[in-house]
Formats: sequence, C-alpha cells, structure tokens
Amino acid sequence: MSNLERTLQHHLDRRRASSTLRNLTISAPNAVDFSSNDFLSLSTSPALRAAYLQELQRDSSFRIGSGGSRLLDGNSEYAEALERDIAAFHNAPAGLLCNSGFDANAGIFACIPQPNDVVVYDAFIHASVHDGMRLSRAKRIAFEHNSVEDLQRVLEECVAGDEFVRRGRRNVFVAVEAVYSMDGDLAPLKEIVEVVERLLPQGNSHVIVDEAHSTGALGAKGRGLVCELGLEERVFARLHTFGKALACNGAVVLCSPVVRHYLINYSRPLIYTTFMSYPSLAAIRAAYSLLWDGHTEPLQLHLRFLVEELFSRLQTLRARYSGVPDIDHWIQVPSEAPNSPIFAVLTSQPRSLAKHCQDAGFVVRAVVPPTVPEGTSRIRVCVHAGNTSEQVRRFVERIDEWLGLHIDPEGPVETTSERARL
Ligand SMILES: Cc1ncc(COP(=O)(O)O)c(C=O)c1O
Repeated sequence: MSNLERTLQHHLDRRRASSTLRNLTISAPNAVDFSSNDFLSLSTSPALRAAYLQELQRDSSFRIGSGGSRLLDGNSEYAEALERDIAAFHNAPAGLLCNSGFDANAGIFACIPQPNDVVVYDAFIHASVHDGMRLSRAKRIAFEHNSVEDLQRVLEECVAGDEFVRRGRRNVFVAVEAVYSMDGDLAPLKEIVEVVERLLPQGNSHVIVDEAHSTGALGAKGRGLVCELGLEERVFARLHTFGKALACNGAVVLCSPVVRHYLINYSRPLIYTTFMSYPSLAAIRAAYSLLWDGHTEPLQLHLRFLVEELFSRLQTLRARYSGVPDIDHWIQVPSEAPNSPIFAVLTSQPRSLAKHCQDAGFVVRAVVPPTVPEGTSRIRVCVHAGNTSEQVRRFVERIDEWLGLHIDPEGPVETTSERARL
C-alpha cells in the first residue's frame, strides 16, 4: 500500500469506527421497495417502457451519442424542442436541460450570485447547492429549516445591515426545496415568497425552488409545488429533476430566457461536459408523455392513498406502545400524514430496525448523522405507486415485531444493558 493509500485507508477506518462508513449495496431483486425515489414506480412501468421504445423508433436514423458538450456538437433540435415542451408543461417561459440536478444546482449557485450578493438558504438544502454556493463569492446565510420566522429574521438583518440590499442594489437569493428528502415535509412556499417580497420590495430578491422530490408526485399531473400554488411568476428559477419520480436521469432549470442564456455562457457543469445522449432524452420525453396524457394521475392518487394508509397504521402501532416510558427512544412516527411519499420513522436503533425489515424482504434504509441532525436517526421510508396495501400492512407488522423483540407494551421496560447489546 502506498503512503497515499494508507492515508485514505485511515480515513475509511475512522468512518468504520464511527459507524458512518458508506458502502455500495444491491437490493434483492424481489424485495419490496420502501426506499427508492421511484415514487410513481415508473422504473418498472410497462407503459413507460412502451413509450420509450416508441420514442426510439420514431426516427430510426438517430445518433445515439450526443457528440459533445451542448455548446459544441451535443445540441439538437430534439433537445431544444424537449426543453421547450417541458417548460410549457410547467408553465415557465424557458427551460434548460442539464445532465443532472446536481450539475444544475452546482452551476446555478456558482455563477448567478455575484460577489457580495447574498444567498439565504434553508438549513436542510441539498449538497449540490452548497457546492455551488462555495464556488460563488456571495455571502451565505442559513435559516432554520422551514421556519418563515427565522427567514424573516435573517432577511431583516440583511436589510438593516446592508444599505445596498436595502436600496435594491445588491441581490438576495433564497434557496429552498419544495419537498425535503429526509422528512418529506413541504416548504411553506407561499409564506416564504410573501415574506421575501415584503421585506425586499425593490426587485432584488430571487427565490429558487428545487422541485427534485415533487416532480411528477405533487400538483396537477405532477407539475410540482410552484404550479400547485400558482407561484410561477413569483419565483426566479425552478429545478425539476428526472431521476426520481420520472425514472430517468437529468434535470431542467425553468427560468427566463435571459437566465437560460446566461447559464449557457457561465455554468461550468453545463459547458465542460458531454451532453445527454439521445436515448436519455428520449426516455425523458417518454416519461413526460405519461404526465402530459394523464397516465400518472391514478398513480398519484394511489400513492396518496398508501401514504394515508401507512400513516394510520403507524399511528395505531405507536398508540399501542404509548404506555412504555421511553418509547420515543424506540420509535417516533410523523404526527401528521406527510404531503409527500416520504416518511421519517425515528429511532435510536435505525440499523437494527432497518436490518429487521430488510431480512423480511423490505428495502428500507437507516439514515444517521451527519446526513440528518443528531438525535434524529431514522429509517427513511418511501411509499411508491407500485406498493400495495398488503405490503404496507406487512411492513408495519414487521416494525411491530421488532418493537416486540425489545419492549413489551404491557410489561416492564428492558434494562439499559440489554439495550446496549442491540
Ligand atoms: C433536493 C435535490 N436536489 C438535487 C438533487 C440532484 O439531482 P440528480 O440526482 O438529478 O443529480 C437531488 C438528488 O439527489 C435532490 O434530492
């Protein structure tokens, strides 16, 4: 082993010692998916497969690879028409396709905020926004997750402390997500837009909404939260990613034509990379065709039904153990049904619970700090349109079984030394 590899191994060993080592895993083929972001189960949809194959056959002389960066040989009529149609679907003036949501965020936040501008961001914002912001020379300020009051406090401080901001001469960007990936909670977007417009009335405030987890899953035909709330003209830019509910890869930035043109000129993750290949674009068009023609609407409805079902079963389960003194140590479930398909089932023993569920054929994952804040270790549960009520019932029974292994709803709580053996 070289000295460098020894150093790298040392870092890996430190992670192993703190139980934060990451490894690639492969789910069993017949496992029940309560984990992936394939919310509409389009990954395995015969309708999407058929639409995709049809799209590929539309022009038998298609060029498979894009041929280069979009700025050089990678662009095509096909790509331009696709992004125009997607923008129209989401009621936006223009769209710009990007190879991934990560690239899109990293590009936007690195090149649009200018030196001394301010980026105010939700404390739970995605890593790609952080990477982008770090490359910009803007000032960065977090506000408490989903707290309109704290956003207001931060903005008031910006206005009070910076004459340029106050006079509308310095831009303030506000970065939020429509649905947050770990708790499945929605941003109070209307209130956020209102407070931003009220405190910064000079036209120098710009809200950017990441709709990664709402694309396809929220709003009429899956148009997302901004459309659902009618805020299209009050946000600066939106990001829709195709890798989750749409079962593809890539993303689109919805924005004005000027912003689109600026990104084409300045966004490095867009400029210095090979653009998506034709099969990738065809898959995106096929997925959008299912949204356009209403195919996914019953899937959205079924998903909603399953969310309510899982919620009510988890509530009943939790109520059975309500007499156990330290029950919150073992399990905490959402107090309201999430408005998204994502559930956080909190437990101080997430690996043990995840393994117990996995052993019964359920794909579910433990999420621990630093991915989530200390004290909020959990299993992250995602419901899918392809799940059934029966699977939800069995899954909750499995959690119940795990609880029963460690605590008795009627009897005394186990000792700390017993718990330590878990
Ligand atoms: C909120 C959010 N934004 C952006 C991304 C990145 O999107 P992509 O997977 O297309 O790179 C993700 C996905 O991991 C995400 O959860």
